[in-house]
Amino acid sequence: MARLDVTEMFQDISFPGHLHTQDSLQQAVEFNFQDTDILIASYPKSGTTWMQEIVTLVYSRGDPHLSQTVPNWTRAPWLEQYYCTAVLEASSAVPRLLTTHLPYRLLRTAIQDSKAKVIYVSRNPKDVMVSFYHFHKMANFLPDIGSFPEFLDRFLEGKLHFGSWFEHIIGWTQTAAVSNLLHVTYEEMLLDPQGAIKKISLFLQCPLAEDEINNCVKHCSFSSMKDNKMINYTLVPQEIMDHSKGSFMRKGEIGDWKNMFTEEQRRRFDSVFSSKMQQCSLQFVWEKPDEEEPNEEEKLPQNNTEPRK
Ligand SMILES: Nc1ncnc2c1ncn2[C@@H]1O[C@H](COP(=O)(O)OS(=O)(=O)O)[C@@H](OP(=O)(O)O)[C@H]1O
Repeated sequence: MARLDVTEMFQDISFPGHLHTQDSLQQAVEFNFQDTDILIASYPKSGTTWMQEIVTLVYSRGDPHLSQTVPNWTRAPWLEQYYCTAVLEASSAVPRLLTTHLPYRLLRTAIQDSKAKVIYVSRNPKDVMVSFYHFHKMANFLPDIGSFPEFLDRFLEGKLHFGSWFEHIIGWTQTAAVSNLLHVTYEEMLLDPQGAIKKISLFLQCPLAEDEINNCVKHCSFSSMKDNKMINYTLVPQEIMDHSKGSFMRKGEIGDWKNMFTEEQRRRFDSVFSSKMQQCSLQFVWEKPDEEEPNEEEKLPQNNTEPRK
């Protein structure tokens, strides 16, 4: 199937032209945030959809009705995509739930003086990259990415659509002058969903009872979301997302990068990561915890050389 791949360049970052125009990007950087707005910010493939789901469920106190009847891109439109204004105009919801993949530098002027709440979602970048690689195969609005080694090069150079992962995470977590920002990781949502949902609900000033939290956990689980047409993108026409080439809800794991990276690629990634993240104190979970600290007898030879980050 022919790709719909058209690139839109904006402030040195490339975006898929299918969803972004110069006007929509310009409107995003000039967006008039209201103090009641909730903005989910993330680099692609970091757990954006999961957070859209969690926030929807928190506000409905664990009731899945809204998340099972309204697509995520309408519930929490991407600020920079062409349809955002129309969705916002058609809705009277308060608070407004918005999503963005833009780096902080593009939204700084619009958001820095606002009291809007920002939830920044991050994920270990090796898993982000692998998830993004697989997504490129099914998403016809993204460029043909070639081989995995080529994709790795482009990720490390910050040349993929949506720009550099390094700039994104450093901008939002280390330099953002946003008064209300909560940083949540994909890994904490996976390893401690109750704790993550509790933290998010408190940040949203919508504290939940234990059974409400448990209902949120149930309805935002990987298996539940994978079957939900309002989230799994099976509603999107095949010429935009080709589901014969993969699933949006693909694996949902920590450490899938180990199935793709060679030892040499891991070393190169770690070296670029160390140099670009020198000033950044964030810690990342790179593997499932039960694989992090194996017994002496269980250690595989290649794990002996794996740096602990
Ligand atoms: N509930 C739940 N549990 C575990 N994992 C989940 C969940 N929801 C989404 N995902 C995984 O998140 C990846 C998609 O990330 P994004 O939603 O940020 O993608 S996008 O930027 O909106 O295209 C993609 O990761 P991979 O499976 O590694 O490709 C999804 O499977």
